[in-house]
Amino acid sequence: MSSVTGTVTINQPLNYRAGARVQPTDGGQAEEVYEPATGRVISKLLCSGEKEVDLAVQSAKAAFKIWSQMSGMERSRVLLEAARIIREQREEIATLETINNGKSIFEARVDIDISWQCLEYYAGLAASLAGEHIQLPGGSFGYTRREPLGVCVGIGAWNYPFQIACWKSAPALACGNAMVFKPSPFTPISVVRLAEIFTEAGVPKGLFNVVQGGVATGQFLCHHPDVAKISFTGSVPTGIKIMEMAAKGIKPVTLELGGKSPLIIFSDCALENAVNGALMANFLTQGEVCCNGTRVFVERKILDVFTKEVVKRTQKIKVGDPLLEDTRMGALINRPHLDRVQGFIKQAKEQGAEVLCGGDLYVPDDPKLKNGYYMRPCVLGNCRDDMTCVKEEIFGPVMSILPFDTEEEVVERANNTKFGLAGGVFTRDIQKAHRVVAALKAGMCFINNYNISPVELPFGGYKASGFGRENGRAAIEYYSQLKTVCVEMGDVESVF
Ligand SMILES: NC(=O)c1ccc[n+]([C@@H]2O[C@H](COP(=O)([O-])OP(=O)(O)OC[C@H]3O[C@@H](n4cnc5c(N)ncnc54)[C@H](O)[C@@H]3O)[C@@H](O)[C@H]2O)c1
Ligand SMILES: C[N+](C)(C)CCCC=O
Repeated sequence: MSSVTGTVTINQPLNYRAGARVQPTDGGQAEEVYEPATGRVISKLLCSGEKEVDLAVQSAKAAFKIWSQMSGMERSRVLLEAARIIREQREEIATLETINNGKSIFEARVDIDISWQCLEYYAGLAASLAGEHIQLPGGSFGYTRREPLGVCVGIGAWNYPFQIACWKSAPALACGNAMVFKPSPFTPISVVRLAEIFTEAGVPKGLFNVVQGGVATGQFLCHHPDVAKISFTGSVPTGIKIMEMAAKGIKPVTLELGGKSPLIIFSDCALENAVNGALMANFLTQGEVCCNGTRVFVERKILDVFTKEVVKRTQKIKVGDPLLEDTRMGALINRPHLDRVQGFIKQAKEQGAEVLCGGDLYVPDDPKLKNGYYMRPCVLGNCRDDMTCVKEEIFGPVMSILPFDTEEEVVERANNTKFGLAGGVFTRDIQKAHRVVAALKAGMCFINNYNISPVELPFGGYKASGFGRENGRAAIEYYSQLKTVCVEMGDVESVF
């Protein structure tokens, strides 16, 4: 697929049920879907009502009966085939993602690679999922069976639409579950391709369904009595609501929420790596990344040299048409979000921060991009821990630099946040590196790198950043349940 920004329109139905694209039976309110690079409407989304949500859940229930009875090896083969198709269609899917999300095609390709790798990884685990055998007195014994949960709901955010759907569906399906997925209404397009790919790969029709919409559709899903589990990726306020709804039905939840993560740069770091790490920690996907290390603590001894280099490199980031090969930062998701990010920068200045570079709106020369949602990546100096830009998740390309003097001080300041998603440290002192990450109250820590995504590693937060884990073996725990079977080999010794 060789597409040009400003040319693609999607008219196909965006719901997927029982193995086919469908219009929702009770599709009420229509919402416009945008191409962030141009501000153009590329599709219309019909929000699924209660009836459509129920049909999707019933479709998943029917497929679950077949899928859950298949062996791990059989499920593995299907997931491997899905991974193969994604690899084959990498360019087409990445292009759709770029058009709907605004991120550069360079990054979207990486997202798609991580997505098929995730399917391959769980295909590899599917056949080895097992319980254990436990010997009891007198020849009796017990064993555990690792069983699927049933129909799982996935609710996604807009920053990594395809990848989030794979991070949820791959372990869910590997464990024998079915899924109904609701993407963000801002990015409804690519997940439907994933549903088609699963069908093409050979899952039973209805195993992976897509419903579309916002708050109301999400609520219908969470309240549905036949839903066994909810896996949510999104903001903290919505996560709280999801947990409340899940509590009413005693449904387990995985919550992958926001963050305001610390990145700690010690003076004994390899400076060039640390600068690269800080850029990776702040400017992927226009800064719209949950685990970004947006509080960059720099040891005072190297504050000037580090800041100078980070600013120089940030100014060189090529912003513009996300489908061009050399673009490294595309457009933010929509106008209200761009305005919100701009608001944070204005407030930061009012509170005493200094804009060292960027932060202003960017209007590309290409006339077709003039209504896109672009800004220049921003580095803020003169920051203090009590500033709003340092405390709140901005979810845009804004890095705050904060000097520190001692290890003890920086660890305390790094942990002084309600969030706990990620953290990073750059130093050549390996003992200090391990000591510091051990002290960080965060679920995903990096030493001498940042924001890389090996699917073998569990990912998830501490504190208000949520709980449960995606990726790695750990995710299996969140998509399966243990049944214990106790087997008597002798006679029943009744106490009566
Ligand atoms: N920890 C992670 O893995 C991770 C990954 C990506 C994004 N995020 C976080 O997501 C946030 C940005 O995404 P967003 O703006 O889409 O978040 P959001 O909370 O506004 O929406 C997330 C999803 O929840 C749905 N939703 C909203 N209200 C709902 C309700 N009451 N009931 C059910 N569903 C509801 C939305 O339609 C969307 O699909 C940021 O805070 C970011 O840090 C976290
Ligand atoms: C792939 N990354 C960069 C680690 C992002 C994970 C999802 C968070 O928003």
